[in-house]
Amino acid sequence: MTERTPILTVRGLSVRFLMPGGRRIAAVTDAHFDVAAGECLALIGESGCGKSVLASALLGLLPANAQAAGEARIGDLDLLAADERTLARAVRGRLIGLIPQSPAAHLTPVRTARSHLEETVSALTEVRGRAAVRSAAETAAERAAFPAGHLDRFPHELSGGMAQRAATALALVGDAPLLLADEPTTGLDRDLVEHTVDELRRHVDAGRRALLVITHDLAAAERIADRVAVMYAGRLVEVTDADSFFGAAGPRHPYSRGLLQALPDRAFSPIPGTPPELGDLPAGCAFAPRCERTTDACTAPPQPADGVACHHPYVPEDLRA
Ligand SMILES: Nc1ncnc2c1ncn2[C@@H]1O[C@H](COP(=O)(O)OP(=O)(O)OP(=O)(O)O)[C@@H](O)[C@H]1O
Ligand code: NI
Repeated sequence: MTERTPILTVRGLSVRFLMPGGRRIAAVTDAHFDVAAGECLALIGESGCGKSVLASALLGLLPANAQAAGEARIGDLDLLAADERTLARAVRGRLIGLIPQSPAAHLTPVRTARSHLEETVSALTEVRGRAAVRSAAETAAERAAFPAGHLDRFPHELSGGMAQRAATALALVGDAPLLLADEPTTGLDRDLVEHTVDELRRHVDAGRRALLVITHDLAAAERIADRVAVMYAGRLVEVTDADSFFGAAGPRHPYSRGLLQALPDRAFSPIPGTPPELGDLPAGCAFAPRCERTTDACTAPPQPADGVACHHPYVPEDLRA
């Protein structure tokens, strides 16, 4: 693997929600990962495992009852330590371009795509003057393959795919080094999923930008990602190359293998059981109660080694058997 400069470096990131009555919800625990320029990392895992909370922590968008610890750096800036002013002026849109889930819901219903783009150009760039802003907005639309003929349409006049492109265009305006897409393919039909991920992929292929895609669509992850990070009950249990994850070698963590085996075009057999409550996690491995490899060792927390946090990871010899 080539060593590339990381754009985003996350070390020991944890998020706790403090609930009435003193209950604590461990939504994210001790996350470590990097995303490099020119690279796409897909963060995958079942609903409720902490993916979106992790994204909110990076953007400084956690609710008031959340506490974040650890580090998340872009260049010299620690996103977790930054104050709201810095986050608003320097981070959102400028260091991190967010492509939100259900983009149509994030567009103001009474304003056209052009008006959204022009406002974002004025807010995030030095471009000034009506004609210049108009032209920069048109360029931004073009970069996201949003057709010029649709610029004067209102959000309700855009299809799901077009709203997605409008959101991507908006996320690209600030020329942020990191694009963050939370479930960019939810609710799209398969053709559109492929189209959308290919378009997102295009924005990292030039090599300057990094892309962090959050998804529970493994087929989309396979199509877009260079590396995969698997989250279970708030922890990253495996971070690995997409080729080995989806290829013949396969994942090494039993949970990751279970996720793949649950796919309709693989074994189509779901992992038995359900994920634990994040407010009541076991002291040891959180996956142990659902795992076919569990032994007494699993009552202690697994330490990540070689990108996998498991007492009994699959090794290449097992995988050939
Ligand atoms: N505001 C909140 N207050 C308390 N707990 C919360 C709050 N927001 C999220 N959580 C907890 O954090 C957990 C992780 O939520 P998150 O939205 O990150 O899941 P996710 O992996 O993005 O799921 P999905 O795939 O469904 O989007 C949830 O299970 C919930 O218990
Ligand atoms: Ni989510």
